[in-house]
Amino acid sequence: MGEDPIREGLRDTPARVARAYQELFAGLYIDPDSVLDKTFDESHEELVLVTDIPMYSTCEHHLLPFHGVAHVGYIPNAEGQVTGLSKLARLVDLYARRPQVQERLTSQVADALVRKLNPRGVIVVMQAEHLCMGMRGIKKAGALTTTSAVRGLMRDSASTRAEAIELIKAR
Ligand SMILES: Nc1nc2c(ncn2[C@@H]2O[C@H](COP(=O)(O)OP(=O)(O)OP(=O)(O)O)[C@@H](O)[C@H]2O)c(=O)[nH]1
Ligand SMILES: [Zn+2]
Repeated sequence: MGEDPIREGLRDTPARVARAYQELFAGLYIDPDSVLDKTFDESHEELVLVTDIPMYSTCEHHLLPFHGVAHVGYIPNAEGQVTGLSKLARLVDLYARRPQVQERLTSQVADALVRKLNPRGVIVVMQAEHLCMGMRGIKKAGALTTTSAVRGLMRDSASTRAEAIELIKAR
């Protein structure tokens, strides 16, 4: 860069960056699935959907942020096994705190729900802006990337999926 690395403003920057990365990548050292260890039976067999979960992650190619929202929904199993709503947001957070690509982040959240809740269906939709496409490179600030991952009934039943997508659009 041609900067003076020992000038006052930069002297502590390596340590600051290290601390910031420890925080941004903390999801590498915590098992994200552990947030779903606690479940309860609520005999609720219909859709549970949390929309507009703020999501901040870091693109693994440029180590620049991508951020936006996640919508996470699932249909509990016949026993009505559910998890706390906050746990869905925690799951997004922990998988986001890794060097990521949006497609993998979306699938990892969906697959964790399948593993831990054994639900009848799962839908995860994420919409994000990638700063590596905004502040550099192609410089298309505001371009949004949408990814989805559907499992079980959400994949097999077009009407179930359509209902969930309608609710996400109507929020
Ligand atoms: N599919 C996918 N691509 C991503 C994601 N985040 C960043 N990318 C892309 O990863 C690609 C890396 O491409 P490279 O050609 O290796 O890197 P680059 O020369 O910096 O590419 P440009 O960004 O086009 O300047 C770029 O096209 C990025 O837009 C993501 O979450 N998913
Ligand atoms: Zn990038």
